This record gives sequence, structure tokens and C-alpha cells, in this order.
Amino acid sequence: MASQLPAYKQKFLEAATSGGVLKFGSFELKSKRISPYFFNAGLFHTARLAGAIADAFARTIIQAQREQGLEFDVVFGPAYKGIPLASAITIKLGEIEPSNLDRVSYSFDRKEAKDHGEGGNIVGAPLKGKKVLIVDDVITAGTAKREAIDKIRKEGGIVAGIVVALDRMEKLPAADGDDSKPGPSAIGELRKEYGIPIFAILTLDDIIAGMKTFASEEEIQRTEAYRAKYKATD
Ligand SMILES: O=P(O)(O)OC[C@H]1O[C@H](OP(=O)(O)OP(=O)(O)O)[C@H](O)[C@@H]1O
Ligand SMILES: O=C(O)c1cc(=O)[nH]c(=O)[nH]1
Repeated sequence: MASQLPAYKQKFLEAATSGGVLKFGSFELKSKRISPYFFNAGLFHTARLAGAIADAFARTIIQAQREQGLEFDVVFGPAYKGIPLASAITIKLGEIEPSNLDRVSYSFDRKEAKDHGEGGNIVGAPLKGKKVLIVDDVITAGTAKREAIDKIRKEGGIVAGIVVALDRMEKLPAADGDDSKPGPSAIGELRKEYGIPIFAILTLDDIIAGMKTFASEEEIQRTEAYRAKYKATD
């Protein structure tokens, strides 16, 4: 239930709801699935909402450091929505734990390489030899995270883990295109394949539990039906 979430996650869910970040309707995803809900992290654009998402990420990251030994030098945000996240989270980490975390840098990629000036693909901290933590808004099929991992490795970085605002808890797209069959989760396969830890502030289950207080019965039913259709087996 949403009321059983830790206070900082509950606060984040309330910020997402009050900021209109969580939308209901019909949305085509990067994976081409048609979803009745959409988490638009681009709407965390006011000082208050940008602070709220950065705070929730920073607390999740610090908890993962304390409890699971997560170690990193650079916070990397994949273009585009990961870019403001990486810079805001880095500032927040330095504010919350200056003695330990004001040494952390941020970095992000360009969707298209720049061929003049400093050139290249990466803006911010160089990644060579660094432990790199990927931060992003949402994980659905994991495609964007695989692309980010490839880019970081190509630059000589070591991927330390991934933190997302929302795990949609979806199965990997089926190789034969038949999404009606059960399948493993995008997040679980990434963990196994790359041997990295992955953390999410919220999951679809948290959102559905929270929806009882702010969404219509029809929106809840459509979101539950989508979860039943695409939820991973693990
Ligand atoms: O788990 P996946 O199936 O990869 O999908 C989720 C990703 O797709 C979107 O990014 P997109 O590449 O559309 O870029 P944007 O940040 O420019 O919106 C979204 O911001 C997530 O990062
Ligand atoms: O899978 C996606 O493309 C996606 C889902 C979502 O909820 N939000 C988003 O920005 N992208």
C-alpha cells in the first residue's frame, strides 16, 4: 500500500501526482506498447519538483551505499530526461552528505555526437576508469539502459549500477513479438546480464496502491489490466 511506503517515497509519489507527472489516457511507449498511464519526468521542472525528485534519488542512492555497498564516482544521466536528473542529483548528494559526496561528478551523453569545439559524445566528467552510476526516469523494456551501458563502456567507464524513478515492472519484449506469453523482467535480465545492482524509487505496484486516493475507478481498472498483461514473471 502507498501508506506503507517510506516517508521519502510517499513524498515523492505526492510530488509526482501534484505536478501532473503521472498521466492517464493512451500513450505509445519507446517499446511500442500502448500504455494507459505515463510518467512524464520532464514535468518535474519547477524548483520545488526538481528538488523533490533529486531528493528522492539522493536518499535512494545513499541507502544503497550504506546497505549494499554501492560505490560510484560519476552520476550519468542518459539524454534527454536523464540530463537534468544527473545534475540535480549530484548537487543534492553533495548537499546531503558533503563530507563524503561532494567529490561526486555528473556526466551525460549527446544523442548525436558533436563534430566541432570539444567534440565527442560525452558532456561533464570523463568516464575513463571511473565507476559510473546511471540515473534515469523510467525503466520499461530496458533498451535505453542497454544503450547507456554500451556508451559508458566505450568511454572506458565501469558501470556501478542503475537507479530509476519508476520501475514499470514489465517483461522484456518477446523475441517473436508475441507479448501475450509470460516473460522475465527487463530489470531482472539487466541485473543478470551485466551483474549490476538496479534500484527504483517507485514501482508500478506502489503507483497502483497510491492511485486509490487520486485516480478514477476506470483509470485504476485500465492500469491494473495493463499490469496483468505486461507484468514480468519475476
Ligand atoms: O526501458 P526502455 O524501454 O528503454 O524505455 C524507457 C525509456 O524511454 C524513454 O526515454 P527516451 O529514449 O524516449 O528518451 P527521452 O529521455 O529523450 O524522453 C524514457 O525516458 C526512459 O528512459
Ligand atoms: O517506456 C517509455 O517509453 C516511457 C514510459 C513512461 O511511463 N514514461 C516515459 O517517459 N517513457
